[in-house]
Amino acid sequence: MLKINSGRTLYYGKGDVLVYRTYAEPLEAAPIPESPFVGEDNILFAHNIRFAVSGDALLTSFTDGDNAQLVATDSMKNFILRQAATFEGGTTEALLHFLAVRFMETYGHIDTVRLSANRIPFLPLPVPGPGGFLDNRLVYRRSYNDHAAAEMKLARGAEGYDLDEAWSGLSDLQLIKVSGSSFYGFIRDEYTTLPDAYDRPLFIFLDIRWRYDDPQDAIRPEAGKHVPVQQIRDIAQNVFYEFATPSIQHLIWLIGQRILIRFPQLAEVRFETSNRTWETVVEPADGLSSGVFTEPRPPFGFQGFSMTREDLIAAPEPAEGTVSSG
Ligand SMILES: O=c1[nH]c(=O)c2[nH]c(=O)[nH]c2[nH]1
Repeated sequence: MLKINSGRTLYYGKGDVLVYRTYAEPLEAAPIPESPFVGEDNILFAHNIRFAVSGDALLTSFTDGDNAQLVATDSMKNFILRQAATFEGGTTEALLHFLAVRFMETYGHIDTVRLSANRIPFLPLPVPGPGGFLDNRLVYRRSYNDHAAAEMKLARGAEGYDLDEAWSGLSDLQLIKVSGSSFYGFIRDEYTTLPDAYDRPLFIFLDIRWRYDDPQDAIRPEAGKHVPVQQIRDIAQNVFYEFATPSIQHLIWLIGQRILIRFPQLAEVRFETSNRTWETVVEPADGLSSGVFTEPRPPFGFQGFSMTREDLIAAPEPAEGTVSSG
C-alpha cells in the first residue's frame, strides 16, 4: 500500500490568511537592560498566516482524485478566521499552537499541521493627556517595518500533540549605523576591487530566529519565559550601537551572545543578514561630519549564522574605539 511516511512530501493548505483580531490578551514582560519594553495591549493582534496540513488519509486525494477526506482550503481559511475569535492568548506562537490543535481536534485524519505567521504591526500613537502624552487605545499606525514571526509543526502523538520545529522570530529589521563600522583586512588579490573601509555607513537587514530549550515556553507566556520580539529587536539595536564592529559577521556574533545571555531559556539563535551598506557619493571629512550616500547596487552580500548555548562566552565589553558614547 502507498504510504506517505517513506520520505514523501504531501501537504496542502492556505497562505496569506489575514487575521485581524481585536482585543487579544495583553502581554506583560519583565524589562531587560537593553529594552524599555514591558508589554503591549494587543488591542490589535493581526497576522498573516500560512497553514498546511498533511496525513496518510490525504494520499488518495493525490493518487485517486478522491476528495472524500479533503478539507477545502477555503474552509481552512474560514476555520482559522472563526477560531481566532475564541483564542485567549496574546502571542503569535500561542495563536499558531491554538489553531493547529483546534484543527487536529476537529479533523481526526489530519496527522500534522505546519504553520507560520508574520505579525502585521500596528503601533500605538500618543495623544495629549492631563499629565503629558499617553498612548491612546483607539487609533493605531500601520507599520511596514520589522515584525514578529513564528513557525511550528504540530504532530498527532501518542498522548496529545507533539510540538516540533518551533521557531520564533523577528523579520525585516533594517538598521543603519552612520559611523563606527569598518571592513578591512579581508583577502586582497587579483579579484579585489573593494577598498578598505575604516568607517562605513552600515545599513543591514536582519532576520533573527530563536528556539526555546523547552518549546512549551514559547506558547505559555504566563510561565514567564516567553521572549518578546521587541526585546530581541532592542538587543540588536543596542549591541549595534555599543560596539565598533569589523564586519557584519562579528556584529551578529555579538548580538547572538547578548540574546543568549539575557534569555537562558533559549537553546539557539539564528541570523540571516543582508549587507546594504550605502554607497558613498560625497566622502565625509571624518566619521561625524556631513557626507552624501545613496542606495547600494545589487548584488547584495548576505550572512547566515546559528548559535547555541555552547557558543556562549563571557559577556563581551564594547570594543575600544566605539563611537557610541551616547
Ligand atoms: O561586513 C561585511 N562582511 C563581508 O563579508 C563583506 N564583503 C563585502 O564586500 N563587504 C562586506 N561586509
